[in-house]
Amino acid sequence: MSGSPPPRLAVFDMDGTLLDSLPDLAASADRLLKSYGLTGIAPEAVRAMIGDGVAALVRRLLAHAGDDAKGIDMHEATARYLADYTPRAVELSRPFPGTLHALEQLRAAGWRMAVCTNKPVAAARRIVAALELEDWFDAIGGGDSFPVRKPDPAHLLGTIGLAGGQAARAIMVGDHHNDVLAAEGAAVRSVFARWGYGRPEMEAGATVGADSMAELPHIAARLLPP
Ligand SMILES: O=C(O)COP(=O)(O)O
Ligand SMILES: [Mg+2]
Repeated sequence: MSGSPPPRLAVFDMDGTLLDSLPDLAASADRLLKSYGLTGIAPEAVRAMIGDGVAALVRRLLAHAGDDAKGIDMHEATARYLADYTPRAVELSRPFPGTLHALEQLRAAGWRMAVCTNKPVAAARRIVAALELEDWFDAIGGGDSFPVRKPDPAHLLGTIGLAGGQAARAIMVGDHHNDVLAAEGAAVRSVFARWGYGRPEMEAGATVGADSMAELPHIAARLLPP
């Protein structure tokens, strides 16, 4: 009895990989600073602050504001950011070009899909629902779904487990060194999303890099043949 191998699983990071979320993240960042009477911030400055979750983003925003932000409570600011961002997370954000087509092609080839994001899972679920993408993903592992988050491999392994997959039959697609490191630690093949918000040097350690979503089905098939 040989039995067929378990289905292949493609795990996607969200911000900067599936979703061009910078416009909404940056709009909330700008509103947060202004709500404290601080100078606002442009999207390009926010781009490099994304990838380590909301608390890290808020900490970087307050550091960016310098001495004027001294005395602002981090916990209160993070709660304020989330209260603003969560209901408005898809006002401007859209999947990157070619995303839906890539998901269709992967599914047609028998792949399952999941999301592994450092965003709080409530925000991630809301975004997936608002974009009517629920049917594509077997699991969503958020930044608060497990005791640890990316770059800790347990976040990726936990998400793979939720989706009913296996590390040896999974790939991780992400735009940040947190994604690459989590995949490396979990012994999962990885695709660095060059279209996202990471810097080129973050690709080091990835199995392969991709320039666009359109390349993904082909790359995935090469990394993990059926
Ligand atoms: O919220 C963040 O900072 C990063 O989210 P991501 O893991 O989906 O890129
Ligand atoms: Mg990302």
